[in-house]
Amino acid sequence: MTLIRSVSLRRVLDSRGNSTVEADVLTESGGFGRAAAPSGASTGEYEAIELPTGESIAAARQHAVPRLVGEVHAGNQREVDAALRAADGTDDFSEIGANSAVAVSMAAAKAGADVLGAPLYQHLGGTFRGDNFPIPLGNVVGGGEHATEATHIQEFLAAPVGAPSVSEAVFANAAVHDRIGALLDERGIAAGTGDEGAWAPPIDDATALELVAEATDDVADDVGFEIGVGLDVAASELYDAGDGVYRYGDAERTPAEQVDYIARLVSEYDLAYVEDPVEENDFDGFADLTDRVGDRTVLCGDDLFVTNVDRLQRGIDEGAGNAVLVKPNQIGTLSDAVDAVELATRNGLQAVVSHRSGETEDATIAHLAVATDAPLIKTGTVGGERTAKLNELIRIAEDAV
Ligand SMILES: C=C(OP(=O)(O)O)C(=O)O
Ligand SMILES: [Mg+2]
Repeated sequence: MTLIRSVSLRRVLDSRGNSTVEADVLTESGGFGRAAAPSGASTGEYEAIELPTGESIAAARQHAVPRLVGEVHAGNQREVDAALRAADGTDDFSEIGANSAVAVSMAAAKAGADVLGAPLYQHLGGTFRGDNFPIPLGNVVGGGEHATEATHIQEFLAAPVGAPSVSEAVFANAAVHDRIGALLDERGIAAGTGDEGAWAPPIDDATALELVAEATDDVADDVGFEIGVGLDVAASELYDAGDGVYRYGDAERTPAEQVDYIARLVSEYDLAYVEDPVEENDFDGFADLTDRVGDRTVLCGDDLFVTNVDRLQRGIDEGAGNAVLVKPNQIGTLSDAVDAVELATRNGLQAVVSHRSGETEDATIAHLAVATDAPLIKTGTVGGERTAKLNELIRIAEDAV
């Protein structure tokens, strides 16, 4: 019996030291699930709304909890998420906050899995899931909104596309991170780390690309499989809408020059993956780039699509991108996130399940990626809140969850 008996909400810390929402869901038969909301820094304009933690918890206690307790089955995810939407009553979760919504949605899924005695990925994806694993894209150098005085491009990613197993991919990314630390040291460049644990050195984007290419080549030679390079440009953060140009410090690029620049980088560095190469309103520029290099690389919309099926459908119709980033808190519920993956997959786009820059120990996204058979996952490389997901992937692969 998965009828929800209680829902508790509390403030806990996230990896940036900010508060976030944690939810506990208990069912009539004693099933239990706990989950916490992540939080973005380079958030998209069209994301669901994250409210201040206390405000979100108070609103969820008032509006959502009465619609869940004794009313809804934790094992029926569509029912849980429909109740959250009905309790909120807006399109963007601005009444109860996407932070409380996603925490309850994920906690209910875990409670449903607990009652079944099944791993979360099987409850969400079915019994035949668990044979394929996503390739983890590892953020190894970064800047943008995730670190000050570092690169303009937000994330430089190791992409272990040739790894024979998820475990070998995870360790390869950690080795690339370590190798970059050594290369920075050899060059006398002092570097701290950004919000996701990537190195945040005071170097320009071209130098960062050379460094990451060298480190991925070195580690690929050691491990004996291919490791590519990817980028999250997070171009909305570089775009000055007033002047209509992208600003990289003192340098400027027009929207057309931005597309040329990214196309050049794809060719020069044989990039395996590029996320948000243009700003979040530029479907045309995204489509132009997809025409030019979409047959050679993964072009993924994060701020462009915000895990929203309407925006994703527009991208599909206009040929903008060939992949979608899937962040459950961007849209507010697991059902909405799964809808985005399924729409993408039906139309030949790849799904990339993703963490946020502000994270917790919650490992739901590891299960979501396996449950939906997503080919890629972006969840950092080092740091406890990042390794929580990576280690969970290793456990899932070993059938040890
Ligand atoms: C993970 C990302 O950063 P944030 O969570 O700050 O949006 C991203 O842009 O892909
Ligand atoms: Mg992004």
